[in-house]
Amino acid sequence: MGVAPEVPLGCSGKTIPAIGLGTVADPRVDAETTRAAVLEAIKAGYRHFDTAFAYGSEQPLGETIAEALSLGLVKSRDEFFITTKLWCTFAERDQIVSAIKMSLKNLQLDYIDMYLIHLPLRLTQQMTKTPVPKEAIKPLDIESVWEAMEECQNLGLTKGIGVSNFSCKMLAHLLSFAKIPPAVNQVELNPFWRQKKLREFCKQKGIHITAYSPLGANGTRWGDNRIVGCDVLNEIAKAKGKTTAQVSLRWVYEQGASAIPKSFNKERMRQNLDIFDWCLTEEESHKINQLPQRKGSTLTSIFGPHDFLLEIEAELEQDSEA
Ligand SMILES: NC(=O)C1=CN([C@@H]2O[C@H](COP(=O)(O)OP(=O)(O)OC[C@H]3O[C@@H](n4cnc5c(N)ncnc54)[C@H](OP(=O)(O)O)[C@@H]3O)[C@@H](O)[C@H]2O)C=CC1
Ligand SMILES: O=C[C@H](O)[C@@H](O)[C@@H](O)[C@H](O)C(=O)O
Repeated sequence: MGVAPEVPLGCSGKTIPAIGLGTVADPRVDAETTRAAVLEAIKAGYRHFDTAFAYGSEQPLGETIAEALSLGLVKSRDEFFITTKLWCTFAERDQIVSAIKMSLKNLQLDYIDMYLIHLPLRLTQQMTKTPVPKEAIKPLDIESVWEAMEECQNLGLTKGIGVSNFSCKMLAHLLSFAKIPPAVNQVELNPFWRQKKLREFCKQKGIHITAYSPLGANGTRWGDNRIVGCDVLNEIAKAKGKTTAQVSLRWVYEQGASAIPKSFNKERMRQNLDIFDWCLTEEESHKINQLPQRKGSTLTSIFGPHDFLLEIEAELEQDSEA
């Protein structure tokens, strides 16, 4: 099967593997389970891994990368593309360089490939339980936060910087002062949450989109079977001798985005990589574009129904309007 093809990272001349492995398991799993899944993924041809400080998967991922290099499964660190994310409790100018250094230590790496601001908000206290009290959620001081993200890249701690869960409006503001423009916006993107406006905006501005929950996060608290159980997608899959998950991932790939499906199952992780030697017809794409829009994960479901989060959500929802 081989490794996934690379897709361009905006107009930077750099690239990102079209498929990566998501590493959030829900319910959470122990480190050994994550290590075993990552090792299996490396053997299957995955080179792009998505993690975050908040997931608790940086450490087992780092240990497995080290193991794969020492076993000679992968020749050099440069063959990997590792994304990790700045958690909201560290989203302040003077905490960011130490936060990335903490992630580098967890990952046993001396650079990250893509460092993202996880969410467009700051938390003033560690998240010990959810929902989080309203007073703990603050807006980001994006100008000073981005300056520190740029510093991370200038120091060589990361090759690229970007954001996650940012709206067109937030991106436009960021672009108005950024010395280094964001290379990536990682957002929910799948046949049921097509992000038409955001995709057009990002294309125009040279910002690459990475799709999270590309399979609708089936089986997790924030997802459901709207994709894997969708009749329209099932019919397309049957006609092509593929699975519904593969049709969904192929659709994402045909939008120019990379995707980071999570599977810790050997057969399904292989299946998710096997989307590159066939394509959707115009009619099939048209059918997908008619599916009703429904977002999976929301900020209020994680942090609580606070007004500030409802405002962010309303802004994000506009970006997926047809
Ligand atoms: N930036 C952000 O705010 C967010 C980022 N993410 C990132 O994106 C990654 C992926 O998104 P996620 O929300 O996990 O959801 P996905 O859409 O990737 O769905 C994952 C679920 O689908 C199942 N699955 C995987 N492959 C198949 C298949 N071929 N057929 C049927 N079921 C399948 C998995 O189970 P199994 O393992 O048993 O195969 C798992 O339960 C995360 O792991 C994380 O790294 C996710 C949410 C938010
Ligand atoms: O603790 C909170 C969680 O990390 C949550 O914010 C993330 O898991 C998010 O849904 C994601 O997967 O990126």
